[in-house]
Amino acid sequence: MSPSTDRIALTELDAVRVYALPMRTRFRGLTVREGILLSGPAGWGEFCAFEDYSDTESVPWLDAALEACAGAWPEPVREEIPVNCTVPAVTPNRAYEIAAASGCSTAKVKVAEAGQTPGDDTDRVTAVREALGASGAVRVDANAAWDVDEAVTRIKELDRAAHGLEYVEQPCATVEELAAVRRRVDVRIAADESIRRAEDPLRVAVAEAADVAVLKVAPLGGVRRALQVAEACGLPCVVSSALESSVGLSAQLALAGSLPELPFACGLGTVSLLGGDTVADSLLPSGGHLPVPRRAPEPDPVRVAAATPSASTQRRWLDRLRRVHALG
Ligand SMILES: O=C(O)CCC(=O)c1ccccc1C(=O)O
Ligand SMILES: [Mg+2]
Repeated sequence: MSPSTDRIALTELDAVRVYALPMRTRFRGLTVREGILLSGPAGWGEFCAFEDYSDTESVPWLDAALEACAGAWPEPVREEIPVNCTVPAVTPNRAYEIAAASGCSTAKVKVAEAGQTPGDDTDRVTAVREALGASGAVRVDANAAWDVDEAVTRIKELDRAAHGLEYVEQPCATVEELAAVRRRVDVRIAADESIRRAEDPLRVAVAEAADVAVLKVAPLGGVRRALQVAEACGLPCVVSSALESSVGLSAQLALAGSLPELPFACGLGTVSLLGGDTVADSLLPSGGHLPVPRRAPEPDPVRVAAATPSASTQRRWLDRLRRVHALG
């Protein structure tokens, strides 16, 4: 299908609500998560491109939100999604607590945070392995922080500390570097930041740069387009959140629910990183799983009111919405 069939006019939207939710732990440099909830004939969508994204880069994020407003998601092939807990660059004690309390048997640990040492990373990973036990799976995410030699050294250290890593997400910035690291370590490589446009996964696969593709619905322009990307690239896929509230997260769960194969836990247990939500019944994992919704949950008016930011923040987002829509 052509993506434009999903693109509805702003005048067809029934409601537009700007929100700002505090982050419980600083993540990706963020202390507050902002976005807009949009309501259309088919339901609610969420537009929450990160602040540092240009209007052009934000177009697929809006397409994903409008897809949810305009039509049905593909039919799921499973009813629930195993998710990982996400462990920010916190102390070993806090990392242990997060992993132990999560109910998840897979943990993703942030490593290579600015201002921290390799020892901080191995200590955090050791604590998370203790919390999960031998049957758990531990993956790490370096967010493109290392060069090739550094990545090889760090991955070997972290693999020992974890008694086996499931995979390492985006150890270096470029596809070429990922491919070079992949040839030198035994741990699987997952590509995240290298996959932001629909053509990227294919490039990663052709370069033999990764064993796993991390997919996010918003930068790929919606559930249906992300599903096509998954099929075209032929790599095992993990769906991972962009720190949406439960409205946007439901689209990610729809993608995870409709992928033909889902061999790894998804990075969708992230609502707990937010100090609030836009719906009453948050998509929080239970027993390490989240349900696959058929449509986005209805925002809760009380919660949305509590999350409504200043008039100037609202204006900034409404201007952004208009600009990005005009580009699409
Ligand atoms: O994958 C997860 O466990 C949570 C999602 C996550 O880490 C993330 C969320 C927003 C922006 C970037 C990232 C990332 O994977 O680096
Ligand atoms: Mg990542």
